[in-house]
Amino acid sequence: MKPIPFFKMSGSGNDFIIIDNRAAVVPEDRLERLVVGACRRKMSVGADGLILIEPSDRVDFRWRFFNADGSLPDMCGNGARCAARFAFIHGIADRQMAFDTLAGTIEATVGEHGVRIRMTDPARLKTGFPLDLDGRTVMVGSVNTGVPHVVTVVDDIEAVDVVRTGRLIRFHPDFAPDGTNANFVADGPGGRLLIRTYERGVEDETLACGTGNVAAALILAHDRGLASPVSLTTRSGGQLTVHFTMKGDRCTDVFLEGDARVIYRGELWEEAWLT
Ligand SMILES: N[C@@H](CCC[C@H](N)C(=O)O)C(=O)O
Repeated sequence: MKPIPFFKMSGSGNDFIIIDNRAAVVPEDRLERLVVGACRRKMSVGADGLILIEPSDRVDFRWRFFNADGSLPDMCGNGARCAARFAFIHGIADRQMAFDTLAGTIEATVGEHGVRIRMTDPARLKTGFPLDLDGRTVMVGSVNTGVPHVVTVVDDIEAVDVVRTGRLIRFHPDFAPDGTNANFVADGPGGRLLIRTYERGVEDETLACGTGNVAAALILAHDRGLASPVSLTTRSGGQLTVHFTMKGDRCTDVFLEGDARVIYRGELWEEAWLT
């Protein structure tokens, strides 16, 4: 099998393998093995997710987004910014574009120093309810920002055992069967929020989660009456900005803005993923 060209990109520390699959270069019959194999840290390229750019007769392109474990979630905010910049660099779309995801159509604008995407309208925003975590009651909020998220406010972001507590939330029976992502938020300098995320489908803490940042911004805006935009600092130190219109618990015109960096361009050889 011919090696497959790819870009390795990072959205605020959330990293992705992105492949132009418009000519169907990826073997469909071994797709999950390719995703899981290529996303393995140390043994292969390593990534939080893999994105296939594919043709569309409706919008500039459609994508398939895969978590590192091969699961297929509806949306990825950091990945969407990276896919948009990938498409612009490869001449697949202009700076203003639209592409289809399982969550719906995403509009994106590729700027000189970052990418801004219009999120699908959030759903089921709930704040200030108790969750029993191993006998400990924690107050949380939840919202679907393309994928499901739970947000917990903490005093010290460094003191959180993100993997242990994140797993309790991620697999909590209240969110079965699909589970949820788990975000921990604290107040940071200059009115910014500090955020850490345990990510479903990576099954670990990631250095950033775009839809999680949007979830945290909307839940805290709802609880604290914060005005748009809300700025957040991710675990990588990356900066994300969330713009929104909020009336009661209804949010519209939600935009996520942040970086989308090309790390390198490579070729994926079969031996790098065929386990
Ligand atoms: N990191 C992504 C979220 C990707 C999907 C998530 N892992 C899930 O399965 O819900 C983002 O930037 O939004």
